[in-house]
Amino acid sequence: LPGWKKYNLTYRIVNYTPDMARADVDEAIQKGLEVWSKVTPLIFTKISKGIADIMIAFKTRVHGSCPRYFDGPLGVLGHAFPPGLGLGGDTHFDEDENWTKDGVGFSLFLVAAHEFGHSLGLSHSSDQTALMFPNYVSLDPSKYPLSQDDINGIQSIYA
Ligand SMILES: CC(C)C[C@H](C(=O)NO)C(=O)N[C@@H](CC(N)=O)C(=O)NCc1cccc(N)c1
Ligand SMILES: [Ca+2]
Ligand SMILES: [Zn+2]
Repeated sequence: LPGWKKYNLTYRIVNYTPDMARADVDEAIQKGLEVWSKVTPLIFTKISKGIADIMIAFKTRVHGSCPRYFDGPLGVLGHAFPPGLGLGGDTHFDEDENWTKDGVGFSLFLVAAHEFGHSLGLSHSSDQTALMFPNYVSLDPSKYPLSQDDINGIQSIYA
């Protein structure tokens, strides 16, 4: 099965981007997870030390023991690993991007919501309206980011 074997998942924001206020990063991450917990039995709990299921960090280029690397400004914005032990579920954002709450740059909330889809077991969708569509399309923040395709996908993993 491509999903987590439990509904109660922990997450930890290991470091913060200097582009945004700390509280805005916390909020963007929490809302990015909420997008998925609203349509599944999943429950996310924030921890501030130790190892969480979903370790979240801002990195550039080659970083630590991560098998993937970033490419400077634009292009790849983030990556996340499918459910599993260790690296599984972990989410990295490219610090060479300009992260924003509602200004110029990439919406951390929107990219986070997309990456967490991967952390929960979803791959990319060919549906142009889907959050899991490969390419970033900036949405009007009031618009709900999940399409029916996203909801069908996540509910097929977490009943
Ligand atoms: C091959 C992957 C490592 C690409 C990488 C991705 O899909 N990460 O999940 C990525 O950052 N793709 C860019 C593609 C691009 N530069 O347009 C992206 O925006 N993905 C994040 C994203 C955010 C919000 C919505 C959507 N649909 C996609
Ligand atoms: Ca990049
Ligand atoms: Zn993706």
